[in-house]
Amino acid sequence: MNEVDSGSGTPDAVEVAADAVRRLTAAILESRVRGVATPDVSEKISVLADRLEAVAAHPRECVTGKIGTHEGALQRSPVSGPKNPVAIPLRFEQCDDGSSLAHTEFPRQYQGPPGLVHGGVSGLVLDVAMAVANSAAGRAGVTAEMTLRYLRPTPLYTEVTVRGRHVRVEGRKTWSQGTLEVDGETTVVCDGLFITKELAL
Ligand SMILES: CCCCCCCCCC(=O)SCCNC(=O)CCNC(=O)[C@H](O)C(C)(C)COP(=O)(O)OP(=O)(O)OC[C@H]1O[C@@H](n2cnc3c(N)ncnc32)[C@H](O)[C@@H]1OP(=O)(O)O
Repeated sequence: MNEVDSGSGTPDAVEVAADAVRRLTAAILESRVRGVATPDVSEKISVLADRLEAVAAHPRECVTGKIGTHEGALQRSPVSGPKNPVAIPLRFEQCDDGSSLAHTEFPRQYQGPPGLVHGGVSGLVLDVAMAVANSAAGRAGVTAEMTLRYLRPTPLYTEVTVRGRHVRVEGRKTWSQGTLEVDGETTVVCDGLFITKELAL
């Protein structure tokens, strides 16, 4: 089993910052719940955001592909990207049979119903799990359709196994399946149709 696009192994400054923002996000949610008033902290965070925005690349450069294309898609993905503060982040491994595999716990910021993972988040994660498996099979492409079946609730702060595998191909079409499992029980199944397309990964 190989880790997919795991980077150098030593977190760079962006990865360290992204991780700090993740901790900050969780802490902001918790402090809200406990009713902690934090005007001083809020101000400091806002100042930092202003500082970073002033030196960051303009978002338009990302849209036009001027920046970001040299980095692996998984490094900046909203699911697996260690450089993306929105990401959990998941570390995908490639199994010998070509399927993708990751283990994670979803923290509070991914909550839908109380104590449970948001269904849209499950879909997001499974889309990438299938894309990783497709890519390993030389079938990189874009998602055309996804059908999600929520069989059981997926709890927060509990180990979740994420799997993706490609099922069959026909011309440019690839059918794939992804699952979330908790304690050996499948909680979500996703069937996806992907259309092969050149991607700037
Ligand atoms: C390691 C890698 C990690 C990567 C992680 C990132 C993963 C990210 C995954 C995504 O989130 S992708 C973003 C969400 N998806 C999109 O934005 C796709 C938007 N849609 C399109 O770009 C086009 O509609 C699409 C490329 C899917 C199809 O357009 P094309 O003009 O290239 O194809 P065409 O319309 O000729 O259709 C080709 C075949 O696919 C079929 N098809 C296309 N869209 C379909 C659809 N939605 N449902 C069912 N079939 C569909 C179409 O009927 C046809 O079948 P036949 O060959 O049998 O005639």
